[in-house]
Amino acid sequence: MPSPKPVRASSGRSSSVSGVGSGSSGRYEFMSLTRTPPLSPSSASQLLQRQGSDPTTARLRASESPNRRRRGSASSNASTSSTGGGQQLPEEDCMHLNPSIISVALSSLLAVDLWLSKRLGVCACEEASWGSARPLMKLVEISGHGIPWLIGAVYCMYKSDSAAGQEVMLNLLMALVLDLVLVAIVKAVVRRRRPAHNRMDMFATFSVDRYSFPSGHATRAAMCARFLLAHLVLAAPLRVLVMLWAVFVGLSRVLLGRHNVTDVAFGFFMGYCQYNLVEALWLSPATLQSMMGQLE
Ligand SMILES: CC(C)=CCC/C(C)=C/COP(=O)(O)O
Repeated sequence: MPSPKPVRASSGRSSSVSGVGSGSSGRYEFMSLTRTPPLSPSSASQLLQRQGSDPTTARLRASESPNRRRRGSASSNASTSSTGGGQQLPEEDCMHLNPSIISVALSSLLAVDLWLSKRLGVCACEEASWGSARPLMKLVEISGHGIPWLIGAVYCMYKSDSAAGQEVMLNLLMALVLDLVLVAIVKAVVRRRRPAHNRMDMFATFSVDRYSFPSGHATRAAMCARFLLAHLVLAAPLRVLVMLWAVFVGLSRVLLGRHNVTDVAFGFFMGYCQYNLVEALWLSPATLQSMMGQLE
């Protein structure tokens, strides 16, 4: 923790800025913001931008009272703008207030997500509180895995003796491949690591599956459930079963410690939307015939 050195007119600001970056005591940085002499608009803007991007300083700014912030800002005499009450606020404060609120809200959501996911990971290993249910959860995991679904769709397409059945199975196959590609892209872009309590003992994975956002099982479960409900004539109890299966696949990802809650929630949302894409890209017999014709 840095000692509260007296802040010199010229060097005080620069020491505070480097302190923010180096993660030293939050209190020291906070005080230096209100005590330092006037800033040029460009250096003030740079400082505020750094604060917006740094979670620790963003929290400090959020906890700072508005009056104190205004007092400190007014004394700085930096570039100002009028507010409704006639009070002068630096323009930089106005511009960066919203982003810092959003980043505080996001950090809070992520903190709750991590905490909840850790608490719900009760089957993450055999020694965990519901460790004995792990084999059952792994069965649920396999039921939502890509390989059984791909094999099942190819088998049903091959066995189907009606053109309509073949068309549905071909489109299911296309949907499954589309899902694998889209999930891989999002995982590769977001690169969120799997929870620390996860054991990486999953069967048949791609390299992007070391990332957890979104849950591929959740996207597949939501998309396939919608697909089955729309294209298979099922009795009401079976329809309920399909929906329960999808929910259970998603829940099992968190219980197994494979994912955080937000990975699964977004996975459900993405899978639900993916089905709309499948409908839009639906391969009809006419499209298939023309594709076959082009191949010949
Ligand atoms: C090898 C094939 C065809 C699919 C991989 C399926 C898989 C392992 C996805 C990862 O799911 P989560 O993101 O839910 O862990």
